[in-house]
Amino acid sequence: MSGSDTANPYQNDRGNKDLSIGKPGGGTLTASPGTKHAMNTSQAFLIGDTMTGGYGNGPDILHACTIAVNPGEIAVIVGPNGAGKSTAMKAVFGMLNVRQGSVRLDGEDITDLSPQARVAKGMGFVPQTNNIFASMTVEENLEMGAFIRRDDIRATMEQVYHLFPILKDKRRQPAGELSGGQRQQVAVGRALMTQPKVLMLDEPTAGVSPIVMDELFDRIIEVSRTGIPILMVEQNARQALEIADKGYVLVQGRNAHTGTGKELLADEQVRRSFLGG
Ligand SMILES: Nc1ncnc2c1ncn2[C@@H]1O[C@H](COP(=O)(O)OP(=O)(O)OP(=O)(O)O)[C@@H](O)[C@H]1O
Repeated sequence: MSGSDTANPYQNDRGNKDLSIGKPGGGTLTASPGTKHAMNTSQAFLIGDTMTGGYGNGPDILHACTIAVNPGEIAVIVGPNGAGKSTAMKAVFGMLNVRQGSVRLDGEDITDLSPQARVAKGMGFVPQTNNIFASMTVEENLEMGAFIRRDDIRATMEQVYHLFPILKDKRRQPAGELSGGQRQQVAVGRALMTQPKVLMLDEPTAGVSPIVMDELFDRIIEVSRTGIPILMVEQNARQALEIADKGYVLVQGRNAHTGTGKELLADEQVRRSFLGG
């Protein structure tokens, strides 16, 4: 991957708008349309750099696997079942041992930090399942999301409602009564309540219909436009690559192909092997 970085290498070309939910790099993002991707991976805002490791004392699942994302970008991890996509995401979030390699956030080595400490550093993580409190209302879920904050959360909640208007309508309803796609919006909204510097989503569209998937991807693009870097694992590779600034195809815990979403969609080998021709 190579890039033509101009004014601000952290901005993408979708025309970011500043809702000040996340503050990558500690500052407020401003729009800088027309700027392309930041391609210098080693200096990425969030990077899992040549990670090797596995679960507990088990065998290595990841083999020198590198995943990175910059503010304003959507980076997507795709690949066959069991390729280690979720494992790579969990490694970046500190849920398993990285025996070799490192994880860095905004230039700081966080490899040895617990997931809780990473949340305090600005990582928002939305797991694939059990990501909401079903018996609590939508609004209570959002309040729970802000658990690490001691300041006034109302402005952030309004921003979340601005991004996900349906949640405002349903704010007094138990989250468990919502549709699958709406519950995923609650989960993403909950993560945004910490004002994360980076948002990580593990298969946000798992189990939803194609129409709901499109809607969720639209919402994820909206979040990205606020400047928050988004790293996500997706089963729906083709659709995910369509909205990806960066794509990582993993095979057996290794980086098999890396490029912009467009590059990967156009790559003959990627198409044949991973996208059904
Ligand atoms: N908690 C765990 N403990 C031990 N091994 C695990 C654990 N979770 C996953 N694995 C193993 O790690 C490998 C990669 O799994 P992972 O879930 O990361 O793949 P994936 O690419 O996300 O797959 P899928 O698309 O099917 O979700 C698999 O061999 C799996 O059995």
